[in-house]
Amino acid sequence: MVSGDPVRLAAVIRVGVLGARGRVGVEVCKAVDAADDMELVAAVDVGDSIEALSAAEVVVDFTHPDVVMDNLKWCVEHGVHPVVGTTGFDAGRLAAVRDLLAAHPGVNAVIAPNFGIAAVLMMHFAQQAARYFDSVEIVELHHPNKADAPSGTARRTAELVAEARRAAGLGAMPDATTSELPGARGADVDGVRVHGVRLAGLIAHQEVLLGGDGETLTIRHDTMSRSSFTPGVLLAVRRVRDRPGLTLGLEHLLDL
Ligand SMILES: NC(=O)C1=CN([C@@H]2O[C@H](COP(=O)(O)OP(=O)(O)OC[C@H]3O[C@@H](n4cnc5c(N)ncnc54)[C@H](OP(=O)(O)O)[C@@H]3O)[C@@H](O)[C@H]2O)C=CC1
Ligand SMILES: O=C(O)C1=N[C@H](C(=O)O)C[C@H](O)C1
Repeated sequence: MVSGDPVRLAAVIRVGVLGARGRVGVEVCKAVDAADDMELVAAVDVGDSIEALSAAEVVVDFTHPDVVMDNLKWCVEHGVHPVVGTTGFDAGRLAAVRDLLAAHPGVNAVIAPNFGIAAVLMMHFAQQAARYFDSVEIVELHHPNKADAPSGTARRTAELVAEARRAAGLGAMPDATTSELPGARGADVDGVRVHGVRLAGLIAHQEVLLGGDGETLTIRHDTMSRSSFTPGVLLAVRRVRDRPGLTLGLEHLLDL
């Protein structure tokens, strides 16, 4: 939203949204439109010209893992800071993004597998708890229209848990399975088992199960509305211009 005051106009961030007609993109457009310090200058989806984003300083991407790398490249090469919620980032993709940013100093990016504050806390608590338990497994549960499995959030949680276990000197988890129907034990992400559920009626949920001697701890997060992602997205839009290079994860903007 923009007022006619020239001082305020100078402070207003010009924002573009990619995936603007998608489930999350619609919510992001509404939130940007309602923010006093932002102007929605382009809302782009399939069939629209990406050139419309040239008017933006910051572009928010909630599209699809298959197209997000091309979108990112376009933004960085056009001097626009990307804020990316789209998932599908493995180590290879992240390295490519770092190389791209290194070749374009002055352009920064925020990529976060989850912009929900409670989801980020769930990941943080799981990382903190991981070193105290023999076993950790992750169950992510999502709506059946989700393109990727496991979820970006589950993948990142597994990496954080694995890092914490390594730092604590913990070895492999106990598991005597010798006979297995493929998939029955989930996907192995950095040594952590991740199980995916796709169920009508759900939005996005995750449980981190931790087990030790005679007790277990379950950390659960539930997304009830996609509007929950927008405060985190707006925070990243406000901060991306001042954070050189790649910021991976909203936790870095939350003083965690
Ligand atoms: N980081 C976070 O906090 C969150 C991340 N996500 C992630 O965000 C992504 C999008 O999720 P969701 O909104 O549910 O998905 P949707 O499929 O509802 O929305 C994606 C939108 O992007 C459009 N699109 C596809 N390709 C392009 C392109 N090249 N240019 C512009 N628009 C394009 C799609 O069009 P069409 O349908 O015609 O293909 C669709 O309208 C997923 O990767 C999801 O995992 C989701 C929620 C939170
Ligand atoms: O596709 C979704 O819906 C979501 N995607 C993100 C992910 O893969 O982690 C974030 C949240 O889980 C919703």
